[in-house]
Amino acid sequence: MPTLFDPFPLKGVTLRNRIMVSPMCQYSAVDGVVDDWHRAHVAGLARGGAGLVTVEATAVSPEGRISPGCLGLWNDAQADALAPVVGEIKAAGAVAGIQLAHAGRKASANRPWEGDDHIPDDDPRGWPTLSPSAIAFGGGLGKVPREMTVEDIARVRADFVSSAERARDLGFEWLNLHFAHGYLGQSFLSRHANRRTDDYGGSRENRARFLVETLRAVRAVWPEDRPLTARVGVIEFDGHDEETLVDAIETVRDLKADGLDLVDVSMGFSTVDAEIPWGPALLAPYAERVRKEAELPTATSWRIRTPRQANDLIANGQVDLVAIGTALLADPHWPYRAARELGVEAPAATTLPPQYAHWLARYDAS
Ligand SMILES: NC(=O)C1=CN(Cc2ccccc2)CCC1
Repeated sequence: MPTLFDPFPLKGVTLRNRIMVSPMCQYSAVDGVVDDWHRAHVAGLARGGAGLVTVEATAVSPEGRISPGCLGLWNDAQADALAPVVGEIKAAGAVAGIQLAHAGRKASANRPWEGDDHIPDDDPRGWPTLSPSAIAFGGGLGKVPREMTVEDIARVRADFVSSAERARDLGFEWLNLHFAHGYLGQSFLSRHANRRTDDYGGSRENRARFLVETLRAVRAVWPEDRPLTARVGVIEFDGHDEETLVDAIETVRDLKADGLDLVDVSMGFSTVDAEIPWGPALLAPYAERVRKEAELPTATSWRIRTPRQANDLIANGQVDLVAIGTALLADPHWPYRAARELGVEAPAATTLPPQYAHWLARYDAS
């Protein structure tokens, strides 16, 4: 069985190991343009040894940002500024990925450490939000969104395509469409947010339509030999888990039929009433089930912190990749530490650049 440090080939791309840097919002951009913060942040993570580095949720339009500080890829200035970031990831030996997103009814919000709540309507920093139905998420995100017209839906789908074309032309090799965490894609799939009575609401097929149409449109411009993936919330912990899982697995199967190469399993976060059973690798059983029933390579995240935990998920065949988030914020060299702890041969040379590896191999040998 594979281990955490086995390579992972998918389409024309091979990850040097099964560790994916989870896309983590930094809320540090001006007008969606990467800055010194992002260049140092991403390079630091890429130099830690992960196989895949996924740039944070990058909005396909201004109103698709979570906060005014989020990255965007809706114009060429944003694309130009991202070019060095792609270069740093590749120079470090990792595959360069990016997550494309639209925040839907959770958009127009303050940074998590500055309230994590909707910007007041009279505050010029904010903007009107969009969603499948005019239903607010609730809690600090109580702003009622405008119900999208079919013209809005077509425009946002086209925005995903334009951003995917820019990501392609920048040399990103791995695309992750953000269909989770209560953002727009998830909101179409979820009955908590989608009460439409047209072709985009009601039945599971109708609620999945935006996701399927967007994936199809992006697949048409995304090179066949580069992985096209999606992060999908498969469970809400709202008392209807089995129904949500069945809907999600059927949707993943539909997306697979239209060219999805891997599913990145996460949570829906569509309702404030969720009771999430926080615990080590809490999503692993659900990710394993999606992997089996959709018959598709699978990644998952959430509370994967120790090398042993991560390696077991891979070695037990539960998932193909582990997405590491906060453990990498705590230690950007987590992959190196994992290689050492798991007894991988030449842990420094297989994870770190020579500037670090040369000395660690000599003075930090286990
Ligand atoms: N862009 C994303 O997918 C984000 C996910 N988050 C994880 C999270 C979600 C819900 C509750 C806690 C943490 C934080 C905000 C940005």
